[in-house]
Amino acid sequence: MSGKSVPDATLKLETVSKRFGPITAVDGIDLAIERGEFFTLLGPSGSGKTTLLRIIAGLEPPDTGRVLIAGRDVTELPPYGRNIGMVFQNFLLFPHKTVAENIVFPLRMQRVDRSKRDERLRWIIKLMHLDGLEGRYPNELSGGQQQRVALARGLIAEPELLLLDEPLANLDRELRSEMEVEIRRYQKELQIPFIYVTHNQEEALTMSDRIAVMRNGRFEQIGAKVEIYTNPASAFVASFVGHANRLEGKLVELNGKVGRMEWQGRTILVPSPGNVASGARVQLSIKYEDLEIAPAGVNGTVLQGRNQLPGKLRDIIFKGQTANYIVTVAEGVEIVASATPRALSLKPEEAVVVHWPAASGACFPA
Ligand SMILES: Nc1ncnc2c1ncn2[C@@H]1O[C@H](COP(=O)(O)OP(=O)(O)OP(=O)(O)O)[C@@H](O)[C@H]1O
Repeated sequence: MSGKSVPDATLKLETVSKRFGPITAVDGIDLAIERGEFFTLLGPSGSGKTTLLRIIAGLEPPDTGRVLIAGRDVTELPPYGRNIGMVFQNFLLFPHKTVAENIVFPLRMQRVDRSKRDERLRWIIKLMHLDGLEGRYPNELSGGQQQRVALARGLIAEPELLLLDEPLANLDRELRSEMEVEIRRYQKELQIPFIYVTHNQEEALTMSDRIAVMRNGRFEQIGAKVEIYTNPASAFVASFVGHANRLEGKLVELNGKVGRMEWQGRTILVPSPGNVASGARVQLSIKYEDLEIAPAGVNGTVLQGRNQLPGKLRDIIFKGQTANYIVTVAEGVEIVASATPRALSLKPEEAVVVHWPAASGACFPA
């Protein structure tokens, strides 16, 4: 026996694949999710997120591979044999059942006795701030309350794992951001791993510990959310997470970690794109917030060692804490710098310079 016992990952996927006719919806996915983790599958429509979630849930059999929950192979088990909670987009509360009846439904299915059901109900009602609503029907609840009832129903049976598929998609923006914070709080309180599917990067960044960015049935990148945000592994991830400007040009020189890109008759210092030869077309992806903007006459020493592009301020989009400054830097080319609006007193039509630390951002083969 080994001296140290390593706890099994709560969920393990081993080379899981699924095809629908000519389409490979899920393409050989390996994954391990630890206890207490908030994990998000982020990707555009059709990238395979829902199919992967359905395979985990037992709603879709994989063509190849295995699904293990707490070390147990559940690949052949039906959904109700897996001890998984689910909350889906159209969360389908039973309209003719009260809040309390909706929530305890999974316990009834499991034939849990009444006193235990009542005890669990009291606990989850309190956790989800649903006190006083037990006797109401779904159509007597607000969108946020309905959402909390759906979550309560997903969690009441103490599942090993909770799966959530775009559960906030039908809510308005304000309620959505409120629920993002709440869902994350429940997850941290309960320490049950959540697997969350969304195509909304803000949702993913707010809630997750770890994110997998999906594309064509595969993980394009998987990692801690800060890592995904600051170090995108591909142009696809860079364009999908955060708001970035893209400048495409020719790599004319490579010098260790830094390269020079020719762009619109100028030279821009870029981080080395790796595995790309001098002369290749490359794309610099640089986040709005990494750019700074100054009036055109700014003291040159301020700009030393920085890339700089002169341009004309076209518009300022006020966002509250920040504003997006849209700058025309070449014929038909605009880039966006995000900054604190109070710090600047620039006006549209003004001549400006956009600048950023040389070699910040990320560079990829075009
Ligand atoms: N039952 C099915 N029959 C045929 N093709 C399917 C089926 N389910 C999914 N697909 C296809 O598999 C691919 C992945 O679909 P999936 O729903 O998993 O993507 P998704 O990332 O969840 O997209 P969305 O965000 O739009 O829900 C798509 O090309 C889709 O058309």
